[in-house]
Amino acid sequence: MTIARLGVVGGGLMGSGITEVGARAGLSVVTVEVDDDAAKRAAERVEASLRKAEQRGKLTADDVAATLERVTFTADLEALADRDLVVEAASEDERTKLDLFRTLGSILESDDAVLASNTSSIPIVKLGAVSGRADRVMGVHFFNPAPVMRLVELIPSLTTSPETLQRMQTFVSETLGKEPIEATDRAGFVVNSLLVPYLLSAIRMYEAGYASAADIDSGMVLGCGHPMGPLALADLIGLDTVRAIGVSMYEEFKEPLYSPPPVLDRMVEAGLLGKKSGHGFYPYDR
Ligand SMILES: CC(=O)CC(=O)SCCNC(=O)CCNC(=O)[C@H](O)C(C)(C)COP(=O)(O)OP(=O)(O)OC[C@H]1O[C@@H](n2cnc3c(N)ncnc32)[C@H](O)[C@@H]1OP(=O)(O)O
Repeated sequence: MTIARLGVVGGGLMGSGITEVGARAGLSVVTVEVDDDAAKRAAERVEASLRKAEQRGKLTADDVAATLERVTFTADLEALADRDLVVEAASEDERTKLDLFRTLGSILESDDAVLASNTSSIPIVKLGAVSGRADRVMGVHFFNPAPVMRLVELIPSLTTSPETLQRMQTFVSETLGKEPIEATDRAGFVVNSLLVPYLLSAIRMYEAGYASAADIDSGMVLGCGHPMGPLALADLIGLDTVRAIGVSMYEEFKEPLYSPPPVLDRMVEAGLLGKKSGHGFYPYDR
């Protein structure tokens, strides 16, 4: 039961990245967005990323054309009916994801099809429970930018079958050529449990006026060899996403370090979402 037909729900930062990863691995991909405009924007995002890879000499123009041929962007969830695997990468909102899993569980035609979530923090077991196919539901968590980052976290829930986990291990390592690690179904999994308190601490430091954004980031880039500082990384991930993950982790563990600081709330409320909105801790060209 190899996976040849991939579905992706959501064509934002992560959904478009996962679409690109799947299409570049030779899979047929159907990516679903909320409406036609959003589907068009997702298509533009994937094409722009492929063109960038072409400019850098990593793909030929023919590769780009062939990769785009393999992807369909649509606003129709029913287009996912024949998929072997659907990865949900909608916004990090529990109610949205529960609604999607309820619907997707009844749309998928094959009994073997796997339903995965790219969530960072929402309990996988709950998504499985509403889907009506809990044994074939698990977390498959990519990192941003998905085409570059080699890690994928695999999160089986209490109800995921060993066969489903095994299939996803093979899919991630052999089909996508990425490195899987396994984590327990607890908010944050491995990476965000370590990363999010670090990002929120940097935001608290900025909020307290302890140091400038540029100096906080330079501290970690030049002093610790990180590829980017915590505030630039929060901007890359999306401040709404960082906030949502912090909220879920705080709800799960009641650990104050996971609780988003007020400045992050205010920035999200103001629409300052980081790179994707053109402004976060830094301004960006869009
Ligand atoms: C919140 C969650 O749930 C989980 C998460 O995602 S946590 C976030 C995890 N991500 C990180 O920590 C990112 C840390 N940052 C980095 O690794 C690097 O800064 C970066 C890869 C983003 C950019 O690297 P850089 O060296 O500064 O920039 P740049 O030279 O432009 O890019 C490096 C390579 O990545 C590629 N790249 C960068 N951004 C890309 C994108 N969005 N899509 C595709 N490729 C991209 C470039 O094409 C380039 O490839 P080559 O070297 O093969 O030419």
